[in-house]
Amino acid sequence: MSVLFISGIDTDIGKTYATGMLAKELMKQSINVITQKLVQTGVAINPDNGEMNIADDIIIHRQLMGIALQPYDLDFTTCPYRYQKPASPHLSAQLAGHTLDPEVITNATQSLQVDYEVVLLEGAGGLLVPITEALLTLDYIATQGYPVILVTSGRLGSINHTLLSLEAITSRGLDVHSVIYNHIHDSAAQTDEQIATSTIDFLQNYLAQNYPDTHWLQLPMQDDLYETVFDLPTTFIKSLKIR
Ligand SMILES: Nc1ncnc2c1ncn2[C@@H]1O[C@H](COP(=O)(O)OP(=O)(O)OP(=O)(O)O)[C@@H](O)[C@H]1O
Ligand SMILES: C[C@H](N)[C@H](N)CCCCCC(=O)O
Ligand SMILES: [Mg+2]
Repeated sequence: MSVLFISGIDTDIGKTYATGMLAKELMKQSINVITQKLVQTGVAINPDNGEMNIADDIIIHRQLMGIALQPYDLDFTTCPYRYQKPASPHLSAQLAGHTLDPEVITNATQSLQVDYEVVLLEGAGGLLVPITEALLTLDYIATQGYPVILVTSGRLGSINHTLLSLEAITSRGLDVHSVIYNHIHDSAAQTDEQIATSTIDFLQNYLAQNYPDTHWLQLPMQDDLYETVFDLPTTFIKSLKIR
């Protein structure tokens, strides 16, 4: 059924948190949802068997969803490609002497779609991160036609990165399904509260004028992984067209 691609304006912007919390909220609405990670870098090797561990982001998704690791996690369907070096996937794969085959990812997504109503597929870094020497993340999304959920924040520089990302998505003929504003950088210690508030206002107005069908969501800081509420409008649920 539905696949939504979760990207962001950069690495460390909160895609994993947004993906896990979104999945948790969809579960609350009785929607059968699973998350997937396009490719994970920075993965440790299991000393017991010498194999790459399950992707870190998948483990955090499950913690945020409040569920155990699933059979599709244990057999690595939710993240077939995992590499040790915490770098761009094209470099991490190259250092591992490996070439990522996008078809393997597509087949994994299709397997998940058989058993789940919604697949939330999280990217690595931002939209133009190369997953091979020849293929950018956005190239892959465009071949699949997935709607994109873009995660941003109030960090100084975010307005420019958000608008560039929106233009890139649109230029490939893809839908900007949602923009999720993550409150992680709002505090005075991270940025400047006035800048964060102004960024929210600017982005909301920009979307209303230029992307009227795009959902605007706000992700609070998660002090307690299992308790925080992330409200989804009913229009968001309807857009999934699953029932
Ligand atoms: N809403 C939030 N509440 C609390 N902590 C957060 C929140 N969003 C992000 N963080 C913190 O910021 C860090 C980076 O966030 P996250 O791992 O979600 O980034 P990412 O965009 O998924 O990065 P990557 O490109 O590596 O997948 C996390 O380790 C987490 O500690
Ligand atoms: C290791 C890190 N946390 C991410 N998963 C990978 C980020 C790749 C960014 C590449 C780039 O934009 O230069
Ligand atoms: Mg992540």
